[in-house]
Amino acid sequence: MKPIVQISLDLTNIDEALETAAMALRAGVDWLEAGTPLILAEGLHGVRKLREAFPDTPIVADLKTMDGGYLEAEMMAKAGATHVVVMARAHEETIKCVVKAGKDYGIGVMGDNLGCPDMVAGAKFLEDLGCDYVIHHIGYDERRGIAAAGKPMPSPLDQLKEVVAAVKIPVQAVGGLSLEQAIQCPKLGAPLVVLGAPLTIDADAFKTADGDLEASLRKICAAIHGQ
Ligand SMILES: O=C([C@H](O)CO)[C@H](O)[C@H](O)COP(=O)(O)O
Repeated sequence: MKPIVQISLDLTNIDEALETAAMALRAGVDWLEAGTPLILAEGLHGVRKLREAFPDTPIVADLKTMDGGYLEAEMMAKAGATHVVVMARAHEETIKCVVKAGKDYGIGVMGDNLGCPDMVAGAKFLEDLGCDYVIHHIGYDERRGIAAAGKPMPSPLDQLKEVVAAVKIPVQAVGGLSLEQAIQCPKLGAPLVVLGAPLTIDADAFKTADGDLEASLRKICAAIHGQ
């Protein structure tokens, strides 16, 4: 699979999300992600507004479904999402319901192994239940909690090799990656690259360091697509 660049719009305001998305698409980003904070702030309307503004762009709705899987996936699909996210730690019936909704509505299902005690087994479980992609994800709270306890902060790159070897579906590595690490992901076997906090939450720092955000992002996209 050719590398795909996704930007996670982990923002709490639709206007800012629309502006960031437009800049990202001009720079060569392939997929938009309605991040969990954006969905909390704007709900389905946020997904609808992204769909209206960008009619042809894949949109991942990162609702992190834990229950009521069919309805949540159906609502996101009707709002314009092309991909939804279900958690490996949900009940397997929920994952099956999201997979069924994915087939009924022609959208992709991304299974997220965040918080699984065995993350490799979590990824395999998601594949066996019919998910189309695995998100190998070290959570925001998990990373900070472990670092606060004085231990090295975990990274999705730590076990990426094992996860990639365990499944046949495409893998995405997520959670605290630097831009440099994100660019390396396709070489490490994870072709779906998410650019997150460094470009959205920390965008001002990034702009200051690199001058023009769009020009820098264009270079990053080219480096990822060129692999
Ligand atoms: O899904 C996410 C997280 O659970 C908060 O909602 C983030 O989009 C994901 O972890 C990306 O995070 P960063 O790599 O820190 O941008």
